[in-house]
Parts: sequence; structure tokens; C-alpha cells
Amino acid sequence: MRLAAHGLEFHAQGRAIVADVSLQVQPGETLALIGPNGSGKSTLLRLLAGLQPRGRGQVLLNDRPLQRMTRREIARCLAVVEQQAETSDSLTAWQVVQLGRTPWLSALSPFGPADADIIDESLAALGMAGMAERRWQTLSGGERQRVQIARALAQRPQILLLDEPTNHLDIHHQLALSRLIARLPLTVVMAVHDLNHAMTCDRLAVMSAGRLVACGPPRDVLTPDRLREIFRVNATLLTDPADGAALLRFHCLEEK
Ligand SMILES: Nc1ncnc2c1ncn2[C@@H]1O[C@H](COP(=O)(O)OP(=O)(O)OP(=O)(O)O)[C@@H](O)[C@H]1O
Repeated sequence: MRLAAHGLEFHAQGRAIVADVSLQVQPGETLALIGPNGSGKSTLLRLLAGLQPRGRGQVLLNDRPLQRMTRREIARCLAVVEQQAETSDSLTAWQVVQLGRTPWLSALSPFGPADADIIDESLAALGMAGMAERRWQTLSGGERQRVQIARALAQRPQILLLDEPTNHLDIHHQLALSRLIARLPLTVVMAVHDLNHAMTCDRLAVMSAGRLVACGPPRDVLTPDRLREIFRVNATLLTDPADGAALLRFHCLEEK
């Protein structure tokens, strides 16, 4: 599914948190949103999901304005995992993932075995099948993050919006999640801080002080000048002799 945004804006306390952002994400594409702390990535994700009150601008899902869709219609197309996703402490991991099925249920289409299979598959995809019966409050930060991503997958969306999906994960689960996302036939927009992870995405969108300042293939976007200007680092581009993959090693710029 194609995602397009035109002139997205959000102002708070007299300043633009997101200012005039327009972008297009093609079906099946993975776009990484990068930028320093406070540059507006999470707010932009919320605007793309239609979750930011008082947000302005237009979001189109396959040319259909989000504003004219019901929450249920949106939830059938688009799933979001926010940074601090919370849920009721009394739910089990399985029940949290079950919430992902809500947009698909109705009196004529009640919860059934096919929904239960989707929940099991989603938990298994995130390596959480063995913890299905664990209560939310007993899960670690990384386990909660994996359950929330499983909940988003159980929603069977065509677009996935993820806010720093690997920030609580150990290195094995970071790599496993990156591989899973790369293989999913979904349109993905995710905010990430790890620029080496971002390098593996199809395109990068760079936010700075609420504005989209660059968008394109990783190597075109992560130029030495931009890394210095926006991220305040110098970088050396290295090549992994094992597979020829490019990696960046960063050096902090001296503060003046
Ligand atoms: N409702 C609000 N009212 C006032 N300021 C806000 C509001 N929402 C966000 N901000 C501010 O806007 C800026 C952008 O926030 P946002 O969370 O979108 O940034 P981010 O790029 O995701 O940051 P990080 O990398 O630290 O997660 C921050 O300075 C934040 O404090």
C-alpha cells in the first residue's frame, strides 16, 4: 500500500515541532526516519498514523485521505508501535497480541480459530511463543517491545509504522527484527537512531528541527557533510570483508 503525506504540520508552545513535511512511501518500501533527539520523528509518525491531535496536512493511503476513513478502516490498513507502548498490566502477552485482531472482528465475524492462529504466528515471528501466557507486568522492556510488534503484525496491516523498534532489544533480537522487517511484504516507516541499521533500509528521510531536510537512498543521504551538520559526527565508511556490506564508524565532533 502506498503512503503519501502532504504538508504535515504540528505546532506546540508557539513553535513548529513538525513543519511542512511531504513524502511518499511506495508499496513494499522500508523508509527509515532518522534525525537527532527532538527533531520530530515520533511526532511525524503520529501524524502519519492520524494520531496527533491538532495535526495539520493530509495523509493518503493508496490515494484515500486518512481523514475520511474510520479508525477501524485505518487500523485494517495501518499498524503503529509507539516508543512507550503500554497496555493493561493484567493482560497476558497472548491477550495483548489479541488486541491486534480487534479491527477485523464484528458480530458477523467473531473471534475464531483463524484469529488464534494469526496470534500464535505473530508471537512466534518475534520469538515470543514461549512467553504467550506471561503477564504484561512480568515482561522485560525488550520482551514488551517484541509483544507490541507481534500485536502490530497480528493486525495484518499493509503499512507498519514503528518508533525505534529495536531500542530495547539485545543484538540478536535487533538483527532478527531487522531481517523480519526486510522480509515482510509491507510498507514500513520506522524511526531509528542506529545509522548502520538505517543503511540497510531502502531509503532514508532525515529530520532536523521539525523539517524533512533530505530523503533518498542511504549512501546519497548519509554524506560526510550531512553527518557533520545534522548529527555532529564525522564518519568513516568501512567495508565488511565477509559480505562487502558498508558500515559507518562514527567519531564525535569536538564541541566548540
Ligand atoms: N505536545 C507537545 N508539546 C510540546 N512539545 C512537544 C510536544 N510533542 C513533542 N514536543 C517536542 O517536540 C520535539 C520533537 O519531539 P519528538 O518526540 O517528535 O522528537 P524525536 O525526533 O522523536 O526525538 P527522540 O529521538 O528523542 O525520540 C521535542 O523537543 C519535544 O519535546
